[in-house]
Amino acid sequence: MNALTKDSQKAAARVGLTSDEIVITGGKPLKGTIQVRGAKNLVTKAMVAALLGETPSELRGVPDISDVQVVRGLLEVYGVRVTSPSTGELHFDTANVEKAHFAEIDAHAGASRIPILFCGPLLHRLGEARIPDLGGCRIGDRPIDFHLDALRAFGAVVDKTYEGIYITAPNGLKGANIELPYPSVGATEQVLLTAVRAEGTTELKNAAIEPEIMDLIAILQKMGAIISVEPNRVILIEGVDRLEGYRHSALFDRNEVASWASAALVTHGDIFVEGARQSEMMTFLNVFRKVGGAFDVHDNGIRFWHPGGDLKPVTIETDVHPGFMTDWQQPLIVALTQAHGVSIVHETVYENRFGFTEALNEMGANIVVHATGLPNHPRRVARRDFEQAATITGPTPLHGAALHVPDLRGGFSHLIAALSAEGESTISNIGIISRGYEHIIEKLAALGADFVYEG
Ligand SMILES: CC(=O)N[C@H]1[C@@H](OP(=O)(O)OP(=O)(O)OC[C@H]2O[C@@H](n3ccc(=O)[nH]c3=O)[C@H](O)[C@@H]2O)O[C@H](CO)[C@@H](O)[C@@H]1O
Ligand SMILES: C=C(OP(=O)(O)O)C(=O)O
Repeated sequence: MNALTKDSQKAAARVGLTSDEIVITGGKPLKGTIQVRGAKNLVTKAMVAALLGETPSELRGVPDISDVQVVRGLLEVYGVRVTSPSTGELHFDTANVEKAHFAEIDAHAGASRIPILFCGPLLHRLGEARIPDLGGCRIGDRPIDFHLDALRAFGAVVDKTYEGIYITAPNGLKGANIELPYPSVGATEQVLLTAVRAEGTTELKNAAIEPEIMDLIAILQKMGAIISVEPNRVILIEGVDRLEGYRHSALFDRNEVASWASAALVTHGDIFVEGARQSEMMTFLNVFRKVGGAFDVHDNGIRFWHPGGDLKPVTIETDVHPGFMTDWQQPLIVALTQAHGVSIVHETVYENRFGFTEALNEMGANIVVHATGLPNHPRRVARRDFEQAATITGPTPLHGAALHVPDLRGGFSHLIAALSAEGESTISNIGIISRGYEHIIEKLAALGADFVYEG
């Protein structure tokens, strides 16, 4: 078995997990109710936005995940007082931001991708930004060229001699015309968080329009920003002189919902996911139904279950919103190993997101990864230069194995593969899963999973 990584152990420690290993006995359907709170991919950005407010902010629906703890630690380094008056609620007081102690940022290096989004807010509040090295899932190169090009367009000067990034804006930040080469989620957020207080108007073309970005725009509007989302991925931002704090309840985590839905399917289970909403899940729900899963939408959540009968193969292309999200393909592929026939997943967002399938093959799956994609296959999404494809031939019974979590969604996939497999599996490095899944051990217990976790 591979050695446990420091990243995983640190992530586990941040949310109070004391062991980085779980032993699962598979074959028991997951049944019961779990609650999904705010999205990792919105909450962490909402926390960054609080830095822009001259008055305090309040955020509700905050999940207890390690990425939130990383951003909380950084906010404290940057002079923000963060308190948690009740479970799932964070308050941010920015009165002392001018006393930021940059020397301590290295303790937060390599833990998450969010630090890059502090550039604009820090430049506005302090005139300079020191950003530690980024972390996040290793599922491709994950360059930050769009971010840095956008910041330069606003007038920022980027210095890379510092270990990490050091940015200043000697002549202030001015509105800019920016066209992204690809509708990057992070780069769109970078532009929003910088343009809201820049002087003049910013036009962003080819912007990402994921629901988490719309929720961030709602937060910024509450703070006093003027942002209009125009047709064809254009966003216009009129800079303002001052922003106030906000009060907001975070959008639910779409990725966690899709993960538990896949868990219900692959274990022949029945899971009610409290907090899930239909409108943001429509693309996923269509695919879930085509594979043979059943769901029922309630006012306070969505029930997902395996209705019996054979699962059917599907062809999916991951894409930007409103397409099928890349973060959903990893858990769904576990269910596709049980479909009768050949499924194809074209991964068009990242260049290396099928690493987790090697372990599934060791467990008995039949998955072939085509490192340069499947060029002649008819497609809806235009082919990208680096893309990969996976063909999954099923059904293949899975058996237990020793698994090592490679990344966040891959880790969840390994968990549910083990839960559906015959026999025992030992999964190490599970701290990485706590980056994006709240109370994973407690939720597995609530759903009746058979496991031993000595934490
Ligand atoms: C914390 C967070 O919100 N993470 C999400 C965010 O990641 P993240 O914001 O990092 O993803 P992006 O949308 O920026 O990346 C998409 C593609 O653009 C490329 N790219 C991006 C920026 C850049 O400067 N240069 C560049 O080439 C990336 O390598 C990738 O191939 O959106 C992804 C796509 O929905 C999700 O999978 C992640 O869960
Ligand atoms: C890729 C993901 O996250 P991050 O961008 O934080 O690495 C994810 O949530 O699946």
